[in-house]
Amino acid sequence: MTVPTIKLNDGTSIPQFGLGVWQVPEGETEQVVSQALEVGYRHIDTAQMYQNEAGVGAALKTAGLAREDVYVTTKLNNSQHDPAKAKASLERSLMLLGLDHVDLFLIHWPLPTQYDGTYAKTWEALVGLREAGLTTSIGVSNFQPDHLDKIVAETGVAPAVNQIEVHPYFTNEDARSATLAHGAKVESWSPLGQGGGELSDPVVAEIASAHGKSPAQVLLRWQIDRGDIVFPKSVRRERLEENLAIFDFELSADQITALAALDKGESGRSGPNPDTFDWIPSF
Ligand SMILES: NC(=O)C1=CN([C@@H]2O[C@H](COP(=O)(O)OP(=O)(O)OC[C@H]3O[C@@H](n4cnc5c(N)ncnc54)[C@H](OP(=O)(O)O)[C@@H]3O)[C@@H](O)[C@H]2O)C=CC1
Ligand SMILES: O=C(O)C(=O)[C@@H](O)[C@H](O)C(=O)CO
Repeated sequence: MTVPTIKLNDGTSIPQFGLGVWQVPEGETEQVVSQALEVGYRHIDTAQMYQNEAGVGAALKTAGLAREDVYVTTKLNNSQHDPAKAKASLERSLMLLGLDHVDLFLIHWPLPTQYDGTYAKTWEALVGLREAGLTTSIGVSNFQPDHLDKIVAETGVAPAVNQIEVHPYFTNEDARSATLAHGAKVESWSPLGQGGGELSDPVVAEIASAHGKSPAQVLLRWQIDRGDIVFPKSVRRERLEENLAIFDFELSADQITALAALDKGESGRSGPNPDTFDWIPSF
């Protein structure tokens, strides 16, 4: 199974498919990530907020893959926005991951109502971390169009990616278009709608049946065919295999349109709204 790579605006490449580990308990993360690496995954999306970077690191160590053969992303915790804290927080992530650099480091949330709305200062700090070689690429997550405009206007540096919620019930088209307009790639979080209603939607089921595929495979293939990057989460080996087995079929243009037409707007969101999300963890 060959996973395509996507070229980023900084000249590097990212595997278009990987494993997300939000809500994988730290005690299970080594085993889950090890299974994924055995099955053929080569891209892991974690975050300081997930508190499971050490488990990811343990799995990477056991697998013993060449560093250049695995792509690792982590994200700046909401409590670490202060530019003075960003470097130390990434160094701690590297220690937990057992790496000397990550491939991609993201601002997890813009928090426009916190820190006097100074997420552009945080972005400037990430530019410095890339220059210092602690991360190969930098990007953002949950940035709305005006957040993207602000960081680019204030620093002249566009992110390589914007990781945002996207699935057929919430296509998030404004944020997706703004991301692409800045030359950044879209990473789609919760591509399976967090295991919710889309998996039993009749439109998804009909397309799945036409291809002899599962609803989950159709939801993931929709993202791939639109050129976005995905990393569904599963703790089960059979689902890790199922989710990876999406590179032997393609959706038609009509099927892509039919899935996008399932969009419910704001009511289709499964996570928080980035304009108002203001959670600062105690860690
Ligand atoms: N930047 C951000 O703010 C955010 C980033 N993310 C990232 O995106 C990743 C994926 O999103 P996430 O929210 O985890 O949700 P997903 O959309 O990936 O859905 C995960 C859920 O679907 C179930 N599932 C997985 N595969 C299948 C399948 N083939 N058939 C049926 N059910 C399945 C899983 O259960 P089980 O594990 O039991 O198989 C789990 O309950 C995260 O892990 C994280 O890396 C997510 C949210 C926010
Ligand atoms: O999973 C992530 O990356 C998140 O940021 C979410 O957990 C988010 O913090 C959330 O859904 C809180 O309820």
